[in-house]
Amino acid sequence: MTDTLDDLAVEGTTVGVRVDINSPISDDGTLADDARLRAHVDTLSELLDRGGRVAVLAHQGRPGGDDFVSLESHADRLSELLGQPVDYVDVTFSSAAREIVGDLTNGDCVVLENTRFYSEEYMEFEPERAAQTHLVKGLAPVLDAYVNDAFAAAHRSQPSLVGFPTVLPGYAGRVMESELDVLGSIEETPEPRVYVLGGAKVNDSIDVAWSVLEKGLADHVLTAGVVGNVFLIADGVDLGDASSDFIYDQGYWDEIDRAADLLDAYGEHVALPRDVAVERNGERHEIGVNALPPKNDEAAMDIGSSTLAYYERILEDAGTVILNGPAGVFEEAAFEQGTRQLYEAATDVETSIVGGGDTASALRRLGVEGFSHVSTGGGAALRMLTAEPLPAVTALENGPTQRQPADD
Ligand SMILES: Nc1ncnc2c1ncn2[C@@H]1O[C@H](COP(=O)(O)OP(=O)(O)OP(=O)(O)O)[C@@H](O)[C@H]1O
Ligand SMILES: O=C(O)[C@H](O)COP(=O)(O)O
Repeated sequence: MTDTLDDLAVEGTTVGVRVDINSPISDDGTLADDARLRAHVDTLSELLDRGGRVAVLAHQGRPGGDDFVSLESHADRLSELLGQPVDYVDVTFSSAAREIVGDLTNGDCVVLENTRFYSEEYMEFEPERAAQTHLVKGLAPVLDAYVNDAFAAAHRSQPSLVGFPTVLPGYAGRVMESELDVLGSIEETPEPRVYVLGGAKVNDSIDVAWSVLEKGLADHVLTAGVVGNVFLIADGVDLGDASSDFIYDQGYWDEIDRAADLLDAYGEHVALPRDVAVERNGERHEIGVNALPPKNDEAAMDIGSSTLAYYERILEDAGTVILNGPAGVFEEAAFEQGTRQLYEAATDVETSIVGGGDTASALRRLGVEGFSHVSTGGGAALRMLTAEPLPAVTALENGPTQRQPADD
């Protein structure tokens, strides 16, 4: 168990708060979507209202990417969301950063620069080694405590996530706490339990399917999206060149064998699409998987209506449904039906849990709501659903194992 904000005497304490505000970025380099910032408002406002001095730590993008930008516009938006001034500084652990953090007074909030502007932050370390990085050694001396609210990044063993709690008392923020509560007790959710695996990250989905079937966590795995297409091919369906080339180009060709092995081992628990939607004359056209023409060259872009009816029947009897990834190319109006209808049906299940950051924003756009829990995490949620430990959570649970390193 990790300590939470309930265990922290906040007033007058300088707290480094790691959040995950990694967000879509517009062409002008500023924030395009504030969903991830809004998620952290409760944690940050609680700390500020309780008289904390808050230094926000976060990453944005990956080196080399178009979204690898500074956190200046994030700080501006946080200021609006928190209803108080939030300073931004273009440094993270230098003497200038230490001076600014050291000068904070009760209720002040500052956003430090994108942690990944420093090369060590984009590497993965054991916690003890992470505690020796420049970021942790530079900043820890001016912090009294560390709060990790960045559930969505908790599967990374990076210095800002595992180094600080190794040298400072660490606490889970409110987002982290609620994610761990829900995703950490999957075994206790009502049965039968159904996992819906869609989207395009075929290897991750097959890992999840293997793991939940082996552990007896899943009664049914429903496949959709590119994942469903891979299972159809593994089952001997000739989906045609367009779908096959897509899978090959994404580097998932070898996953077909893994899907076939899974069908051999657990086939009776795995549901495959019965029909797919393709584009014909500019419109949605549905075809049964047994009625696909030879030399078919139309890509399977969504699950069809009889698959939806079949999956809805399974969901009617479910106690819990866990969904990850869209059922089709929901970005195109003709192919959003599978995702919209399947996720809508899932909201009627007693416990419905959605993992996958991009899926969550797609659902908001489609106006589908009413789930028991929508995770802020993509990779982190998937990892928890396979009951694998998250390095950042383990580091919090272990607590400080080292004395705070002296600064260079
Ligand atoms: N049949 C299909 N053919 C091609 N692309 C598909 C198909 N079905 C779904 N997709 C694509 O899958 C993408 C989303 O998949 P992904 O696995 O990244 O889900 P996600 O919810 O974004 O996960 P995460 O939040 O973990 O990143 C969408 O862009 C969608 O267009
Ligand atoms: O968006 C995410 O999934 C997290 O912020 C982690 O980002 P990363 O995959 O670049 O480490």
